[in-house]
Amino acid sequence: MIQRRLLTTIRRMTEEAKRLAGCAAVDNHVKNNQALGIGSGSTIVHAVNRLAERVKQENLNIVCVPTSFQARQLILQNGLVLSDLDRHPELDVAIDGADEVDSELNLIKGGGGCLAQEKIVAGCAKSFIVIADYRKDSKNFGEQWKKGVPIEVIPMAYVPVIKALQSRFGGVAELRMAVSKAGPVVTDNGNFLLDWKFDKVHEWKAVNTEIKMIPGVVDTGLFINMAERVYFGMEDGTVKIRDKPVH
Ligand SMILES: O=C(CO)[C@H](O)[C@H](O)COP(=O)(O)O
Repeated sequence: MIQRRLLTTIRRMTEEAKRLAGCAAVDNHVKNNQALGIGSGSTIVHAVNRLAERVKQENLNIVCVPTSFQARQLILQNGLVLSDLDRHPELDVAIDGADEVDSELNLIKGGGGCLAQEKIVAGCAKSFIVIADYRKDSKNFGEQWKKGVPIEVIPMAYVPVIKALQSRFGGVAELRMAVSKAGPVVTDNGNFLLDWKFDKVHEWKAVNTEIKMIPGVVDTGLFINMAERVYFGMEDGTVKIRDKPVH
Protein backbone atom coordinates (compact mmCIF):
# COMPACT_ATOMS: atom_id res chain seq x y z
CA MET A 1 0.00 0.00 0.00
CA ILE A 2 2.74 2.47 1.05
CA GLN A 3 4.79 1.31 -1.93
CA ARG A 4 1.88 1.92 -4.31
CA ARG A 5 1.37 5.41 -2.89
CA LEU A 6 5.07 6.14 -3.28
CA LEU A 7 4.97 4.98 -6.91
CA THR A 8 1.95 7.21 -7.60
CA THR A 9 3.76 10.19 -6.02
CA ILE A 10 6.90 9.55 -8.10
CA ARG A 11 4.82 9.19 -11.28
CA ARG A 12 3.03 12.46 -10.54
CA MET A 13 6.31 14.24 -9.82
CA THR A 14 7.87 12.96 -13.05
CA GLU A 15 4.86 14.02 -15.10
CA GLU A 16 4.99 17.48 -13.55
CA ALA A 17 8.73 17.67 -14.31
CA LYS A 18 7.99 16.82 -17.97
CA ARG A 19 5.27 19.49 -18.06
CA LEU A 20 7.56 22.15 -16.63
CA ALA A 21 10.32 21.36 -19.15
CA GLY A 22 7.87 21.37 -22.07
CA CYS A 23 6.28 24.69 -21.06
CA ALA A 24 9.64 26.39 -20.47
CA ALA A 25 10.92 25.35 -23.91
CA VAL A 26 7.76 26.57 -25.68
CA ASP A 27 7.70 29.84 -23.73
CA ASN A 28 11.37 30.60 -24.37
CA HIS A 29 11.74 29.52 -28.00
CA VAL A 30 8.43 29.84 -29.84
CA LYS A 31 7.69 33.15 -31.55
CA ASN A 32 5.16 34.28 -34.13
CA ASN A 33 5.60 33.20 -37.78
CA GLN A 34 7.75 30.16 -37.06
CA ALA A 35 7.91 26.67 -38.54
CA LEU A 36 8.40 24.14 -35.74
CA GLY A 37 9.51 20.52 -35.57
CA ILE A 38 7.40 18.51 -33.14
CA GLY A 39 9.06 15.54 -31.44
CA SER A 40 7.60 12.28 -30.14
CA GLY A 41 7.10 10.66 -26.76
CA SER A 42 5.35 11.57 -23.53
CA THR A 43 7.20 14.81 -22.67
CA ILE A 44 6.37 16.46 -25.99
CA VAL A 45 2.65 16.09 -25.20
CA HIS A 46 3.03 18.81 -22.56
CA ALA A 47 4.95 21.08 -24.94
CA VAL A 48 2.26 20.73 -27.61
CA ASN A 49 -0.49 21.46 -25.07
CA ARG A 50 1.32 24.65 -24.08
CA LEU A 51 1.95 25.53 -27.73
CA ALA A 52 -1.77 25.16 -28.55
CA GLU A 53 -2.62 27.37 -25.57
CA ARG A 54 -0.22 30.10 -26.75
CA VAL A 55 -1.31 29.87 -30.38
CA LYS A 56 -4.91 30.47 -29.28
CA GLN A 57 -4.20 33.18 -26.71
CA GLU A 58 -1.69 35.12 -28.80
CA ASN A 59 -3.14 34.28 -32.23
CA LEU A 60 0.25 33.00 -33.39
CA ASN A 61 0.94 31.96 -36.95
CA ILE A 62 2.80 28.66 -36.47
CA VAL A 63 3.19 25.58 -38.66
CA CYS A 64 4.22 22.23 -37.22
CA VAL A 65 6.20 19.42 -38.84
CA PRO A 66 5.77 16.06 -37.06
CA THR A 67 8.46 13.45 -36.33
CA SER A 68 6.07 10.48 -36.16
CA PHE A 69 2.49 9.32 -36.52
CA GLN A 70 2.03 10.17 -32.83
CA ALA A 71 3.31 13.73 -33.34
CA ARG A 72 1.02 14.16 -36.36
CA GLN A 73 -1.97 13.12 -34.25
CA LEU A 74 -0.92 15.49 -31.46
CA ILE A 75 -0.70 18.41 -33.89
CA LEU A 76 -4.12 17.66 -35.38
CA GLN A 77 -5.83 16.96 -32.04
CA ASN A 78 -4.58 20.30 -30.71
CA GLY A 79 -5.90 22.20 -33.72
CA LEU A 80 -2.42 23.23 -34.87
CA VAL A 81 -1.37 23.68 -38.49
CA LEU A 82 0.22 20.52 -39.89
CA SER A 83 3.02 20.84 -42.42
CA ASP A 84 5.89 18.73 -43.77
CA LEU A 85 9.47 19.04 -44.92
CA ASP A 86 8.38 19.43 -48.57
CA ARG A 87 6.74 22.72 -47.70
CA HIS A 88 8.99 23.67 -44.78
CA PRO A 89 12.45 22.13 -45.25
CA GLU A 90 13.89 24.82 -42.99
CA LEU A 91 12.53 24.92 -39.47
CA ASP A 92 13.10 27.64 -36.92
CA VAL A 93 13.01 25.37 -33.88
CA ALA A 94 12.56 21.64 -33.27
CA ILE A 95 11.50 20.53 -29.80
CA ASP A 96 11.81 16.89 -28.76
CA GLY A 97 12.31 14.60 -25.77
CA ALA A 98 15.27 12.32 -25.08
CA ASP A 99 15.97 9.08 -23.29
CA GLU A 100 19.34 10.21 -21.96
CA VAL A 101 21.48 13.35 -22.17
CA ASP A 102 25.23 13.22 -21.52
CA SER A 103 27.46 16.03 -20.24
CA GLU A 104 28.26 17.12 -23.82
CA LEU A 105 24.54 17.35 -24.64
CA ASN A 106 24.71 14.28 -26.84
CA LEU A 107 21.48 12.28 -26.71
CA ILE A 108 20.17 8.76 -26.84
CA LYS A 109 16.77 8.83 -28.49
CA GLY A 110 14.41 6.29 -29.98
CA GLY A 111 12.92 4.73 -26.86
CA GLY A 112 9.60 5.43 -28.56
CA GLY A 113 10.89 4.12 -31.89
CA CYS A 114 10.76 7.37 -33.87
CA LEU A 115 14.47 8.15 -34.09
CA ALA A 116 14.90 8.33 -37.89
CA GLN A 117 12.24 10.97 -38.52
CA GLU A 118 13.23 12.75 -35.30
CA LYS A 119 16.82 13.07 -36.52
CA ILE A 120 15.74 14.30 -39.96
CA VAL A 121 13.47 16.96 -38.46
CA ALA A 122 16.04 18.05 -35.85
CA GLY A 123 18.64 18.31 -38.63
CA CYS A 124 16.38 20.74 -40.51
CA ALA A 125 16.02 23.11 -37.53
CA LYS A 126 18.09 26.18 -36.77
CA SER A 127 17.68 25.33 -33.06
CA PHE A 128 17.17 21.86 -31.65
CA ILE A 129 15.76 22.13 -28.13
CA VAL A 130 15.38 19.10 -25.86
CA ILE A 131 12.91 18.63 -23.02
CA ALA A 132 13.34 15.97 -20.38
CA ASP A 133 12.68 15.11 -16.77
CA TYR A 134 15.44 14.82 -14.16
CA ARG A 135 15.86 11.05 -14.74
CA LYS A 136 17.46 11.64 -18.16
CA ASP A 137 20.41 13.72 -16.94
CA SER A 138 23.71 11.77 -17.09
CA LYS A 139 27.43 12.39 -17.28
CA ASN A 140 27.98 9.35 -19.51
CA PHE A 141 25.50 7.31 -21.54
CA GLY A 142 24.26 4.24 -19.75
CA GLU A 143 24.23 5.78 -16.26
CA GLN A 144 20.47 6.33 -16.35
CA TRP A 145 19.18 4.71 -19.55
CA LYS A 146 19.64 0.95 -19.40
CA LYS A 147 17.86 -0.10 -22.61
CA GLY A 148 20.75 0.63 -24.96
CA VAL A 149 21.00 2.57 -28.20
CA PRO A 150 18.01 2.12 -30.51
CA ILE A 151 18.97 1.45 -34.13
CA GLU A 152 16.49 1.38 -37.02
CA VAL A 153 17.24 -1.30 -39.61
CA ILE A 154 15.81 -2.57 -42.90
CA PRO A 155 14.00 -5.81 -41.89
CA MET A 156 16.01 -8.20 -44.13
CA ALA A 157 19.27 -6.96 -42.59
CA TYR A 158 18.50 -7.29 -38.89
CA VAL A 159 20.56 -10.45 -38.24
CA PRO A 160 23.69 -9.27 -40.12
CA VAL A 161 23.44 -5.89 -38.38
CA ILE A 162 23.18 -7.56 -34.94
CA LYS A 163 26.26 -9.66 -35.74
CA ALA A 164 28.23 -6.64 -36.99
CA LEU A 165 27.32 -4.56 -33.94
CA GLN A 166 28.29 -7.25 -31.44
CA SER A 167 31.55 -8.23 -33.14
CA ARG A 168 32.75 -4.66 -33.74
CA PHE A 169 31.60 -2.88 -30.61
CA GLY A 170 30.79 -5.63 -28.05
CA GLY A 171 27.66 -5.65 -25.93
CA VAL A 172 24.40 -7.28 -26.97
CA ALA A 173 21.95 -6.16 -29.65
CA GLU A 174 18.37 -7.40 -29.63
CA LEU A 175 15.41 -7.08 -31.95
CA ARG A 176 12.74 -4.98 -30.20
CA MET A 177 9.58 -7.03 -29.82
CA ALA A 178 6.08 -5.57 -29.85
CA VAL A 179 3.88 -5.74 -26.75
CA SER A 180 0.34 -5.87 -28.15
CA LYS A 181 1.26 -7.60 -31.41
CA ALA A 182 3.02 -10.84 -32.19
CA GLY A 183 6.50 -10.26 -33.59
CA PRO A 184 8.77 -7.24 -33.77
CA VAL A 185 8.04 -3.54 -33.41
CA VAL A 186 7.62 -2.01 -36.87
CA THR A 187 8.57 1.67 -37.14
CA ASP A 188 6.56 4.41 -38.87
CA ASN A 189 8.90 3.78 -41.82
CA GLY A 190 8.15 0.04 -41.98
CA ASN A 191 11.50 -0.98 -40.48
CA PHE A 192 12.68 -2.97 -37.44
CA LEU A 193 14.40 -1.65 -34.33
CA LEU A 194 17.42 -3.05 -32.56
CA ASP A 195 18.37 -2.09 -29.02
CA TRP A 196 22.14 -2.28 -28.67
CA LYS A 197 23.12 -2.66 -25.02
CA PHE A 198 26.70 -1.42 -25.04
CA ASP A 199 29.09 -2.60 -22.34
CA LYS A 200 31.44 0.38 -22.10
CA VAL A 201 31.64 4.12 -22.73
CA HIS A 202 32.55 4.63 -26.40
CA GLU A 203 33.78 7.52 -28.46
CA TRP A 204 30.18 8.09 -29.52
CA LYS A 205 30.73 10.30 -32.54
CA ALA A 206 33.00 7.74 -34.21
CA VAL A 207 30.78 4.81 -33.19
CA ASN A 208 27.70 6.56 -34.58
CA THR A 209 29.41 7.09 -37.94
CA GLU A 210 30.64 3.48 -38.04
CA ILE A 211 27.21 2.05 -37.20
CA LYS A 212 25.63 4.14 -39.91
CA MET A 213 28.04 2.58 -42.42
CA ILE A 214 26.76 -0.97 -41.72
CA PRO A 215 24.56 -1.95 -44.68
CA GLY A 216 20.92 -2.10 -43.62
CA VAL A 217 21.20 0.53 -40.88
CA VAL A 218 18.73 3.37 -41.48
CA ASP A 219 19.82 5.50 -38.53
CA THR A 220 20.86 5.35 -34.89
CA GLY A 221 19.39 6.87 -31.77
CA LEU A 222 22.70 8.63 -31.11
CA PHE A 223 22.15 12.37 -31.60
CA ILE A 224 25.68 13.71 -31.50
CA ASN A 225 26.34 17.42 -31.30
CA MET A 226 22.79 18.29 -32.38
CA ALA A 227 21.08 19.70 -29.29
CA GLU A 228 21.58 23.36 -28.53
CA ARG A 229 19.88 23.42 -25.14
CA VAL A 230 18.18 20.98 -22.78
CA TYR A 231 15.41 21.85 -20.32
CA PHE A 232 15.32 19.41 -17.42
CA GLY A 233 12.20 19.48 -15.27
CA MET A 234 13.43 18.78 -11.74
CA GLU A 235 11.95 16.92 -8.77
CA ASP A 236 11.68 20.16 -6.76
CA GLY A 237 9.51 21.91 -9.36
CA THR A 238 12.30 23.96 -10.91
CA VAL A 239 13.66 23.79 -14.46
CA LYS A 240 17.37 23.31 -15.05
CA ILE A 241 18.73 24.65 -18.35
CA ARG A 242 21.87 23.16 -19.86
CA ASP A 243 23.49 24.59 -22.99
CA LYS A 244 25.93 22.86 -25.31
CA PRO A 245 29.40 23.33 -23.83
CA VAL A 246 31.81 25.52 -25.78
CA HIS A 247 35.23 23.89 -26.15
O1 LIG B 1 13.10 9.53 -28.82
C1 LIG B 1 11.95 9.44 -28.52
C2 LIG B 1 10.97 8.63 -29.28
O2 LIG B 1 11.60 7.98 -30.35
C3 LIG B 1 11.43 10.18 -27.33
O3 LIG B 1 11.65 11.53 -27.51
C4 LIG B 1 12.16 9.67 -26.13
O4 LIG B 1 11.94 8.27 -26.05
C5 LIG B 1 11.67 10.35 -24.86
O5 LIG B 1 10.37 9.97 -24.60
P1 LIG B 1 9.60 10.45 -23.30
O6 LIG B 1 9.37 11.90 -23.46
O7 LIG B 1 8.34 9.63 -23.31
O8 LIG B 1 10.47 10.13 -22.12
